[in-house]
Amino acid sequence: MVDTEFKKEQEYLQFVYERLEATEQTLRDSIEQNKTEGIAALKNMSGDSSLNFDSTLDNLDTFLGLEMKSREIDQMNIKLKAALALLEKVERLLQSPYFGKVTVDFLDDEPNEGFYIGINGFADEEGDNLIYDWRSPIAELFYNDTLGNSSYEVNQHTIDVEIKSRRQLIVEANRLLNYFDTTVAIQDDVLLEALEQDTTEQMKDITATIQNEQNVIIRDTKHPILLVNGVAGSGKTSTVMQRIAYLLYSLRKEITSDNVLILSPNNQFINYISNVLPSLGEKNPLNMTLLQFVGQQVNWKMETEEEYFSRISQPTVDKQTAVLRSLEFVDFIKQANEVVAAEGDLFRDLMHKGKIIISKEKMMDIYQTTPESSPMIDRIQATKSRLASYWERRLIAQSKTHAIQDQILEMSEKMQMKHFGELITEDNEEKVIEYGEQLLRKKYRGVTKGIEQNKWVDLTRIFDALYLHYQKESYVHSREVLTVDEAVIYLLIMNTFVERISFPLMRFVLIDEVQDYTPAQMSLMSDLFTKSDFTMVGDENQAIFNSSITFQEIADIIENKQKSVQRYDLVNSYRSSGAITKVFSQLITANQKIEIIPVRPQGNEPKVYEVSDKDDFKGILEQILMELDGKSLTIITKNEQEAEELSNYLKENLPFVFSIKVLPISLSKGLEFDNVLVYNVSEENYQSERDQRILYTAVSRGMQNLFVTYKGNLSKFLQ
Ligand SMILES: Nc1ncnc2c1ncn2[C@@H]1O[C@H](COP(=O)(O)OP(=O)(O)OP(=O)(O)O)[C@@H](O)[C@H]1O
Repeated sequence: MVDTEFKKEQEYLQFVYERLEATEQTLRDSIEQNKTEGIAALKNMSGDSSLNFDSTLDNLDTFLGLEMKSREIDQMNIKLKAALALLEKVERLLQSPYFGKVTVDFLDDEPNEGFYIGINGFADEEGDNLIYDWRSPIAELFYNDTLGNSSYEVNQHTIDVEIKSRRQLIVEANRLLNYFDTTVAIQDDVLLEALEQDTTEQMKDITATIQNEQNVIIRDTKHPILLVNGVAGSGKTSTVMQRIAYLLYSLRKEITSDNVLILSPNNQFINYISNVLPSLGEKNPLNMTLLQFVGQQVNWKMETEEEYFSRISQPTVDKQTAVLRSLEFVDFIKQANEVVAAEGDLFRDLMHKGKIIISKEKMMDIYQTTPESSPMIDRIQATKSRLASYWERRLIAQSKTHAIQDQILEMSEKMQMKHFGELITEDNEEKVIEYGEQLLRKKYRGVTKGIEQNKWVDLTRIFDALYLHYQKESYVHSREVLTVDEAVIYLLIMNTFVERISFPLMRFVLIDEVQDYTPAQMSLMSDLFTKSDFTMVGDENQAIFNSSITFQEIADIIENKQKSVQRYDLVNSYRSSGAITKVFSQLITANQKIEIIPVRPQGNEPKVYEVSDKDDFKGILEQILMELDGKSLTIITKNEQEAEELSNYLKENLPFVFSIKVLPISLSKGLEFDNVLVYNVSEENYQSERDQRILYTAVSRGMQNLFVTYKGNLSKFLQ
């Protein structure tokens, strides 16, 4: 029996596809024409016989002509850019024009209307909207999981409707492969098919199968601060990426990707997610790690990412670092005006070639002229502007001295060219003073910059004074490079006592793996990005480092600033097979009450192997590789050292096997792999609650097959 609906849908698809093709052709033609015209205009301009520079009047005419031509070319460029952007969209749609359709009754006398939803919107040459962007207001109805009465919002107006049907369509170019009418949520078949696809090196978008609980987060523009606690594989990262695309679309008149900052856990992760937004037709925003962000602000040499991860992977934290990370110390700093004010030695000499140019005593004199009752930051800022004027006066005065004037007049032509880029032609006094000033400004630009960049404030001394006061013992600076924890305190000191650091252009800050932040880091973020909306996602059960924060602590830090936090929980798990999900569900430490709901089918049961020695392990590995039949296997170890040892062993003993990758847990966080082997889950390796979270994180990286090996006794967590 021929499904008439199928036929109708196929015909409509064909119609839309032809429109897309026609538009593609028109765009290509117009781009081609534009290019030809552009080249002709340029040629015309350079070979123009009317170009005449003979006299001033001719020059003016010529420039006017050139100006008009260049405006013409600008216009052409604008048109060309718009056409290219549109062409890009159309080409994306030609691969799969749409994936959804929602049929709506507007509760008026008009017939029901069907809306097709795709990765971009598309209107044909007559201006008819044939496809609606998944982020457009009407598309919201497609992602809601109720049929019947519903509503959506356009420009703050609520439109009541009745949803008559919701259909998912699997479309490849102009071929309809299948369609499903859905009654509740989005049809599982389509979702399952999407989930069954093998992993790739890079994360993919989830536009066609966004689930309702994720959609709510993606489209929440009412609450400035979102905090999402989601179990492993619940789509937190995917939701963040879709949310960015949504914000860039719905606020396109107000923001661009330059107004968005993503803070990612590590560099590998930045690469992993780097394709999602471009595949949705959006530019990637600034995406960096906290280490990079902090490093950029302090302008000091920082520890490397490797050193950082090795440090936060240690079982314990030294006492000093623990203090730097604590909210108590941060709160103490913010109220320590008196402590800093009482510190006699706040400044550092500004030097040039080993000579003191502005002494700290001079700075102290200036500082003493500022009102004692003002907060420290105001006094320092007042000192700064007085210091800058003092320096300015000194430069000018010095340029008038005989010594400088003689120096200018005695300069060889070579030196004149070097310093001024021209020869001194006038040697009247005024001109010589001008050259002198120029010379001095250049010579002492380090000092001028030093004033601007607050290098004259002795942050280390303030740091030490605050630490001593709080902890009643001295801070020992042990390394040449700064740790992230130290840098965070320096920035807090800077922002509290020296100069406010702010990023007014950043409208949205999105933080992934937020459970790995320390209270001090979280507090710093909320101090620096006062004007930004935050979206923070994480999983308390994946707090595997010695730096971590609970979601309650995050909420407290933000709510202390009279801001409210909208919290969401995600409990459906999309990544792992049912069998793997069952294993990591039992490893939950936080939120004991959470029940993780697997979305994928049960799949293969995990396999656990006891291993007596390395050779035995090698044998088991060979057996697993045979079973996987050429598919890749990722071995996850508890730490970097174990990963390195194992890598070296494999290089020597299985030199021609290229389908195995070894990663420590710290670097596999956030990523996913088809087949995972969790290495050495022995009793002695996995004992503490943190070990339990490490195991939860490692197991939950697996999508299809899970293997576990251990030596001696199996850890109690897996028994
Ligand atoms: N609605 C969805 N449709 C299709 N695939 C989805 C959906 N939601 C999540 N996924 C898939 O599930 C997997 C896990 O998603 P993601 O990495 O975003 O989860 P996460 O919560 O950040 O995971 P984790 O915290 O464990 O690293 C990915 O392969 C993603 O594509």
